[in-house]
Amino acid sequence: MGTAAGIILWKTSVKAHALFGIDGNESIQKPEDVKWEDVRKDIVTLIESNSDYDDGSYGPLLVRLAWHQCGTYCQYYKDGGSDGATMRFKPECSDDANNGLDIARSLMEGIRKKHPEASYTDLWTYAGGVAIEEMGGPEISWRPGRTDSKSGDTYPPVGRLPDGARGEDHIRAVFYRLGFGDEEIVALIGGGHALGRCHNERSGFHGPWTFAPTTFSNEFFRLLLEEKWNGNPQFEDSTGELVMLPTDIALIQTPDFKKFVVKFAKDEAYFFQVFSKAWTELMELGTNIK
Ligand code: HEM
Repeated sequence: MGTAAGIILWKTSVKAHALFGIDGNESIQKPEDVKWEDVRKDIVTLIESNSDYDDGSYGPLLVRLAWHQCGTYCQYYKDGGSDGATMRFKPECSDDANNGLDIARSLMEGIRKKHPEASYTDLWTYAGGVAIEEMGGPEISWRPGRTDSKSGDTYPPVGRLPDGARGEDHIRAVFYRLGFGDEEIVALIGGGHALGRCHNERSGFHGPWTFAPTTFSNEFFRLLLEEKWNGNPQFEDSTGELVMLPTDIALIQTPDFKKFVVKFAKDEAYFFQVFSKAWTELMELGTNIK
């Protein structure tokens, strides 16, 4: 194609590549130029953009995306974690633990197109915190400065995210590897699972943990203590509508965890404080922000 039209087409595609990259792999990242207040507005609009999706909010899905991006960190090998947004690439994007997060990543692609000066990893972690705040959670302190990796760069091995069908030892192995102690473990799991629901086709579990899955609260802890949970691996309450995973049940089977479940159920303000601090730490694992 040696025509003028051909040259224009070629130019357009080069421009598109330079801006958005192929496979979302390349990027213009100028963190100093990002207008985070504008990004925030776009994320809030996105969260509420589809009343037909699940419980009418993309918030819980965005929280899970941010957590799974950071939850691969290893403090012993000093790899994985928040930097990189490596879940855009194989094998991480096809890890079973990340089933369903393709939806979140493609929703965030729309935000990235509007704000190409931001890294994917800053956008994903920021969106998780905005979602928590928008759903009534604590104020989240968040700083930009993460960088994206390119396809082919080192990525963390798959298999580092927790498996809901397991128990106490597994929880400790995963969260100690991230650098968290028992109180933070209980806060993070119970805060995350106050939100959203399980989807059979994604994890083999189904249903929400609370009756208000788009509200961030200490309800998970209250229900865990007050309801009678039957079943295995899917535990259900007396109505059969609510779910707990074996890892959730382990929080009341293990005295060192249970004491924090009791504390958080009684004192929501204290729970918000512990969760918020642990979430910010989680979002900065594996970065040079500190
Ligand atoms: C032992 C640790 C954990 C295990 C085993 C676990 C496991 C799971 C599983 C199996 C699901 C259902 C996925 C689906 O079917 O769609 C899920 C959903 C979810 N998890 Fe966790 N999780 C853990 C910790 C966390 C933490 C620390 C957070 C955040 C602080 C979190 C936030 C969420 C959210 C928000 C959802 C709902 C997503 C949606 O509604 O689409 N989880 N988790």
